[in-house]
Amino acid sequence: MAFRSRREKLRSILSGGTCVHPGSVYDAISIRIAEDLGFPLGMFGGSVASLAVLGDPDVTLITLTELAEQMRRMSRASALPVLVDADHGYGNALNVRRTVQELETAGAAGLTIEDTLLPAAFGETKTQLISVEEGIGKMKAALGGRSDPSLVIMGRTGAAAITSIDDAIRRAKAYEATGVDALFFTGIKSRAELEAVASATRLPIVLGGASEELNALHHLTSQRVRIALQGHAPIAAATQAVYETQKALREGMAPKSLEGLASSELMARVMRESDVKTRSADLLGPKK
Ligand SMILES: O=C([O-])CC(=O)C(=O)O
Ligand SMILES: [Mg+2]
Repeated sequence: MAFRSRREKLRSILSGGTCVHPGSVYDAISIRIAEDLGFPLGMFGGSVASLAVLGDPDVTLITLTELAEQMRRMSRASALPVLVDADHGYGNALNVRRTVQELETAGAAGLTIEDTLLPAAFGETKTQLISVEEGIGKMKAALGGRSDPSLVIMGRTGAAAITSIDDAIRRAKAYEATGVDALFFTGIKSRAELEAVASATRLPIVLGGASEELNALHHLTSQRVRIALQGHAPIAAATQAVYETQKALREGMAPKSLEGLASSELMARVMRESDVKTRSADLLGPKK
């Protein structure tokens, strides 16, 4: 299986003894940069997928086909293992199975399925959760949808910030019992909440959402957190850089006076230009 070694790397992070930060990745360029900088994995968030593909906020407008195609582009560009935020699995439990099939063939190393009611329901101003029974069905569907057993399936809940920490624990225990590989929590804000969740469960933990109180790697490690997200700053930095550059050009600055551009060395590395040159020499013949 072409993607097995990526999945095994993600598994070794989950079964290892330390907590790591993923690189936030969303396209072929960002994943290659994350790989070159030595990140052990990439996180492909639903929010950055929506932004990179559609220019939209994270309100479930992106389709599964678009998400999977963006994952495929990243898999082609880099061998870095990627954890994909597969939201609610793009529908009910039957859709979850299809989502897993598509993301597996697109080369994801792992994916999260969450128990949020998506897209937002009519008349609701607050985020809602589906029932734990429906959540269990989605986890089972995800596990049954894999053809490669090394693909990592994570059960995810945001209950800590929507209902209560006790509900987050109840849901996490129910998802753990289905056989998922790890638990992904958003909305956990304090050390006490994390400790309550960690002591009630046994699987490796992934934490989404950066909270000030939860940034000490040794504490996260001691609570079985193996991956801690740090938000999605790179796409915000890229947006600012494009804004500044276009603004300067629009205001009449000469291209050679622009600041903050990637050097030709960095551009060549991102494009894997030396590999392309080698292949050109091998396949297209020497320059006359
Ligand atoms: O998974 C993440 O990176 C956090 C999240 O839900 C998103 O960005 O859509
Ligand atoms: Mg998301």
